[in-house]
Amino acid sequence: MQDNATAPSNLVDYVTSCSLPTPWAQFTLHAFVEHSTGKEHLAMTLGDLSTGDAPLARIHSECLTGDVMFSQRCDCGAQLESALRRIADEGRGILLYLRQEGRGIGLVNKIRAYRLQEAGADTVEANLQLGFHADARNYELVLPMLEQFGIEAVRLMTNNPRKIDALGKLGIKVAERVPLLVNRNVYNENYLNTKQAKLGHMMTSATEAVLDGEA
Ligand SMILES: Nc1nc2c(ncn2[C@@H]2O[C@H](COP(=O)(O)OP(=O)(O)OP(=O)(O)O)[C@@H](O)[C@H]2O)c(=O)[nH]1
Ligand SMILES: [Zn+2]
Repeated sequence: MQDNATAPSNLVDYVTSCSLPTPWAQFTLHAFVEHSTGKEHLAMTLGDLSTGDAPLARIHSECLTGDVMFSQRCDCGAQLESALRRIADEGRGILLYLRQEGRGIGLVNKIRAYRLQEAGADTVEANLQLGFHADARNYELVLPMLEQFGIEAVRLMTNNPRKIDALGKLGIKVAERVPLLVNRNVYNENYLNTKQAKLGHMMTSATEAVLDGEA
């Protein structure tokens, strides 16, 4: 059943929405269902997004251990909270919550990867040992999800150059990269260093303009 008007997409259906009060602002929560997998993806929105300057945006990959269980092995939970706070501070923005647990390999495989990391592998080596790519995520859903709200350009909160590149290839303009450096601690220091060395994450705190076509 579809409760709201939507632009047709061959990837995802927009289903419905509700109000979502949080400690920082009263967001609207929107539910999407992906055709090929049946996965339920979410958007949290605040303010008028279809007109005006590029809104602040976060494209967050599901991390049950970090987002829900307070895991300090990664920075995900702190990034989620920080992104929502920043959107609330501006009174306008969007967070997409994509069900790409474990960089796309799923929760059980992420726990397998963590176990390999306890035996000495880094986050990339562990994925490879399990027979997966270092990062198995795909961002194609982002286009129809942003189109739902009339968004063509964003100020993206991320440290991940692949995300900026992926959005550019989808035709979404990343007008600015806003760094999201939070919760570096003794448990995630190696993880963050590996992301910087092997996955190219940018660990600088300055906001940057993104040039067309440049990740
Ligand atoms: N396979 C695997 N996935 C992990 C591991 N640690 C965190 N994740 C997942 O990684 C995803 C978050 O990716 P990150 O690389 O932290 O961040 P990002 O989304 O690439 O980049 P930012 O926008 O800067 O946060 C979530 O889906 C987590 O579940 C790990 O050791 N192995
Ligand atoms: Zn995490």
